[in-house]
Amino acid sequence: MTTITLGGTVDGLGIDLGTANTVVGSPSDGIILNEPSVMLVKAKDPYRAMLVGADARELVGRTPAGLSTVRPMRDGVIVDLDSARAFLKAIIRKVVPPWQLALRPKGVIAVPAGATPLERRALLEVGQEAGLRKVALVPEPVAGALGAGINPLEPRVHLVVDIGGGTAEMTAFCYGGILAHQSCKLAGDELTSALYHYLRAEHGVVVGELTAENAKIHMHDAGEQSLILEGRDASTGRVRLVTLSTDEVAEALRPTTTEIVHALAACQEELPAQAVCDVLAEGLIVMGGGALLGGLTQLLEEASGFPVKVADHPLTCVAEGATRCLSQPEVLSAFAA
Ligand SMILES: Nc1ncnc2c1ncn2[C@@H]1O[C@H](COP(=O)(O)OP(=O)(O)OP(=O)(O)O)[C@@H](O)[C@H]1O
Repeated sequence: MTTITLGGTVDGLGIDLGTANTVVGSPSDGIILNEPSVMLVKAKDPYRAMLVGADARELVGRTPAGLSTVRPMRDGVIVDLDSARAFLKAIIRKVVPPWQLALRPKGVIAVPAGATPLERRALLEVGQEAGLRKVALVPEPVAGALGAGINPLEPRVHLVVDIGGGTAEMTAFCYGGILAHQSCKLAGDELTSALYHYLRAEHGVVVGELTAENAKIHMHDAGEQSLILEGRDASTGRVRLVTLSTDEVAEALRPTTTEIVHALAACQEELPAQAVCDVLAEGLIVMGGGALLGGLTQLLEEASGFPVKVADHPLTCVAEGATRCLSQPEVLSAFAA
């Protein structure tokens, strides 16, 4: 999407600072930024973003000497405070006009439900140092549910599966509290990496990260057909085309999807028996980019026995919910760590 720089007064931002993508919403304009969580820096000046988001991602795998692309988040949490601060500062500058930066908008940042107190504190600090006035955190699955139109304070159980770039989280909550939670550090990025390794091991071809990710995303569009990928022969270094069937893609991804299914099974075991009726009636809500992976919803349905629903906007509902929290402080206080 195109990033929108707000014109009017920016009183608050809802932020999903993800491992793969950063999404920002504003109460008046909805989603105003949705860009990859990547920044381009100089090796000699690693904490000043030269480019952020989609522009920086274009250079992944083709960075000239002296420059590098940095991802400030891993597994949904901050890897390096200085990089995360530089990244978030650049993101805020993209959406808040310069004359308003001094007013410092409030921020609600979504955080993995399984983040440690230290990881939460790091996010709060980074938010304030990057230019937000007052920062509150909300668990990602709760924000996602709110963004998908669910009231997380009602006395019935919702089970959310959020498959992002770095983590897959399964969380059941009810009446403002968490009932069961499991997370798995194998998610979208691991699926991409599994495909990369499969191509190298089985076809002797080395492809770029962006090529592997595109193949993963578009495997279902291909239907019965095969995908043709461009890469480099692992032994000769020459350019090679490789034909990949959708069955092969599914096979390459299976170890990772199996781990996700196991984490869901563990979460189901923690669910009180009464909760099962609620989840059966509403369905399991899947969100995050991984929710769009071809065949995944069927797999989750078969493994869990619950009907599965993909949230309407699986890539942006967490930021939409974080934005709604700006005007629903009762959700923030119910789920405060
Ligand atoms: N159509 C699609 N099919 C399969 N995977 C997809 C599709 N679209 C996006 N993805 C994958 O979804 C992941 C990004 O999802 P998302 O933006 O929800 O993650 P994130 O919030 O940045 O990560 P995290 O929650 O782990 O911090 C990437 O791995 C991307 O390749």
